[in-house]
Amino acid sequence: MLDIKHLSVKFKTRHGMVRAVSEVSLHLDKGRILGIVGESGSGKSTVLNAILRLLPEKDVLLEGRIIYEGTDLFALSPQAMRAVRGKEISMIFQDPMTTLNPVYNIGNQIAESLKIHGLYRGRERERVLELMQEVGIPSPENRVLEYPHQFSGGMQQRAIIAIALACEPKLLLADEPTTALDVTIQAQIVELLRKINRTHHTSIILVTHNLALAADLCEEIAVMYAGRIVEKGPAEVILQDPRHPYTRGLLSAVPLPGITHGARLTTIPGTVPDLADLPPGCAFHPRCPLAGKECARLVPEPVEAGDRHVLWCWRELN
Ligand SMILES: Nc1ncnc2c1ncn2[C@@H]1O[C@H](COP(=O)(O)OP(=O)(O)OP(=O)(O)O)[C@@H](O)[C@H]1O
Ligand code: NI
Repeated sequence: MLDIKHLSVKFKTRHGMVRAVSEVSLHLDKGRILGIVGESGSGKSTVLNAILRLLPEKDVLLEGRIIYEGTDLFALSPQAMRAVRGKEISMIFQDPMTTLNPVYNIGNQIAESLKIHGLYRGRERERVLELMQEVGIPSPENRVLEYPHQFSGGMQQRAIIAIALACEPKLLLADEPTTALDVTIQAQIVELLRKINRTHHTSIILVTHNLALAADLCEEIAVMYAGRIVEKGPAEVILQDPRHPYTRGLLSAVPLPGITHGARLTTIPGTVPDLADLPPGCAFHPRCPLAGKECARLVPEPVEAGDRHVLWCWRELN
């Protein structure tokens, strides 16, 4: 359903070219859930924004292709792209306030996305109530006229999901949908995304810095570092048998029931490199406990570690 091929995104900034995404290739089958995991600034949101062509085109150099159901999204006219957004592919943005407008009631905001695509004409109200029900907003009839500030964080996120689902998209892009929420609410939102995937076969790409959360929901995981995928594979393989030193570092930094066995939580020493001035070779090498000479010279080639399991590392771990 979605094929991202050798996607690179460079931003022209006052500080020079920022290589936000380099050579990212990802594949998503219909009805599947893919997780993109990495620290802040690793390029996760940029990948999602590239899919929906929400990047500021005049300040961006784009390479590669994104094929959605046989269509090259980069080749679509702006008008054709508007028909894709929300209807075929919709996005839950990282900051809830990008989506929710404080001056309109929740019902109007959900109805708005129906109107944009001319769906459910004359039956918008029923559809809005149905959506609110579906995403688990209690007593929709009473809450439909309320404003965002009258909703708790978790309920706001449910409303945002209702807006994203209004036109029954086939692909849902969820950018850190639980970050601002406390742990119990996080788990409920993950459950809701799982339910949506199961009942509507909606494909989902989940972006998060939380590997445990991604492993809970996703079937496949891609780990990004400094704009590149460093390892990808089935979620259970990434959790149980990670091969890249960065993935191993991420794993030891999050408590995972049954995986870390109460091991001491560590964080990876050092900081994410400046994307305007990336180190040569493997961008992780300055922080990598296993780095050797080749790591500082050449960008790693892909290494097949198993079925659908690939990593980019000169020091393939065993
Ligand atoms: N419009 C833009 N103009 C210039 N640089 C940008 C722009 N958007 C993103 N960047 C840069 O691209 C890099 C990747 O950003 P991105 O938001 O994709 O990371 P992320 O993995 O989503 O991080 P986070 O977890 O903090 O959301 C960052 O260095 C960011 O500053
Ligand atoms: Ni982001």
